[in-house]
Amino acid sequence: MRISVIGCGYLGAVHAAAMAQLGHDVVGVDVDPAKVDALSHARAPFFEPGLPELLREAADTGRLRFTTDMGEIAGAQVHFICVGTPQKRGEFGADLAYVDAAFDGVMAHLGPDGVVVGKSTVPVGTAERLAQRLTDAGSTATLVWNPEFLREGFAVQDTLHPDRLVYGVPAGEAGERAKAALDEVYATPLSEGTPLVVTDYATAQLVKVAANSFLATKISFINAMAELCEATGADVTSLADAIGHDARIGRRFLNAGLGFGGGCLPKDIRAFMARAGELGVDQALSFLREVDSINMRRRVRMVDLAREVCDGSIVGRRVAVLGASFKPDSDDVRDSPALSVAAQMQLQGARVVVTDPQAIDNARAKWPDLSFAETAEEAATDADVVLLATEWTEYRELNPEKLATVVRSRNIVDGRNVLDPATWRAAGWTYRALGRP
Ligand SMILES: NC(=O)c1ccc[n+]([C@@H]2O[C@H](COP(=O)([O-])OP(=O)(O)OC[C@H]3O[C@@H](n4cnc5c(N)ncnc54)[C@H](O)[C@@H]3O)[C@@H](O)[C@H]2O)c1
Ligand SMILES: O=c1ccn([C@@H]2O[C@H](COP(=O)(O)OP(=O)(O)O[C@H]3O[C@H](CO)[C@@H](O)[C@H](O)[C@H]3O)[C@@H](O)[C@H]2O)c(=O)[nH]1
Repeated sequence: MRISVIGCGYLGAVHAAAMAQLGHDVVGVDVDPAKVDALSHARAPFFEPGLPELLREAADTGRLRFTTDMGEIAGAQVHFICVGTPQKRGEFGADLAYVDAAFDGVMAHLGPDGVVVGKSTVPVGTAERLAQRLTDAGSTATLVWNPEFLREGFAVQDTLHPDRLVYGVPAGEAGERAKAALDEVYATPLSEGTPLVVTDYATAQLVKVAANSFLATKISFINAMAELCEATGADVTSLADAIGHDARIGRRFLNAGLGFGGGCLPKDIRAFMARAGELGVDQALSFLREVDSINMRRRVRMVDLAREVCDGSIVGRRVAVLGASFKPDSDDVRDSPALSVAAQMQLQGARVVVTDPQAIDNARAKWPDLSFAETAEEAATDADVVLLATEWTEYRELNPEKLATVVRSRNIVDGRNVLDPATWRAAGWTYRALGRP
């Protein structure tokens, strides 16, 4: 099938390459010429495990190309909209300008049997508004809402083998036609037994933000328990293990620490609250305000712990921050808790050096006033305190004896609860963590 993918960022680039891998003929469109140039040479414009290999394989088949020219989508039957929906500046709501621009572009080149597929995360009501625009223009093309659930770091696997597929379709014959087109697109995962939920527009859009709200709530729940653990001397990792044995609760997404960041969970829960307000049901989501506050408090607590181990003041202290990306196996620094802590400490007078295996360039572009080092050892040289902020494998496996030879003082704050306190203390370190004694 001939497919276009509009917006080739963390979602769209992987989606385009995966669709070519599934046998489709794909054109990816982006307004960023540098991204298109990299992708056209089968180079991933960001770090995502497995993407370089997928791009090369797809390029070899001749079924995948990228362009900045929207005109090249003409002739494709199915058009995926994968552009960003960031938080509006100074507001909680989502900025839909990119979705509207992409939709305008698609409408200009849409055939009568075309299917427009929304994958971006949008406030409920957006699909209905876009579908109405098709109707108003006299178009016989159909809109489907097909939210995406991939995780960065696992994006290739999640796209090729999703946990589930959700189609929000209009009622009647148009909906059946659109469903048939998407069934053809996803024939391989469907044949492998991927669960499929076919529903209406509103439900499909809500499924996405409901899932992210649940995940954010689960993380903030365990981080609230971490606050209780800190007040009582209990250990949040043992607590999570114990409650996680209950299959109704489950251990996944109960890792306490510095909390959630990234280009999805924080902005999605805020946009959801904003939309609920517009719909007059803001009370229904008032708990998400607390989820957000618990999450942001963890960042402040991390700075406080660093201050405590530095005898009450971080002014002039050298601080090594291990990790800049919002999670391991990604170079994405959008709303990164690690960088937020680094920047807060720098503003409070510390001399901060940040390191990361993949995200230094992105971090420097966003926070040019921070200092950066290539390795953990380099960042930790002469440090008064080391902060583990993003749990990359190489930081989990740091040797406390070796690191002790470069620091000024053996102080470590484990912001992700991934180090063994006994090992670090045995090597002479003062070990502090979020929610663990
Ligand atoms: N990143 C994820 O893990 C993920 C997962 C699921 C859903 N989502 C959702 O997918 C959407 C995209 O997220 P992302 O992380 O890929 O964002 P991103 O910023 O990485 O990518 C968006 C891309 O769209 C391009 N773009 C903007 N306007 C355009 C236009 N008019 N025409 C063509 N290209 C245009 C940008 O240049 C950019 O490359 C968001 O709604 C997000 O919430 C993201
Ligand atoms: O137990 C946990 C799990 C995660 N996190 C943090 O939560 C954030 C988000 O992690 P994760 O959900 O793995 O990353 P994303 O790639 O942002 O994926 C989320 O956001 C995407 C965009 O909407 C969705 O598609 C995914 O299903 C959803 O998991 C990161 O900062 C993690 O460090 C924790 O603090 N504790």
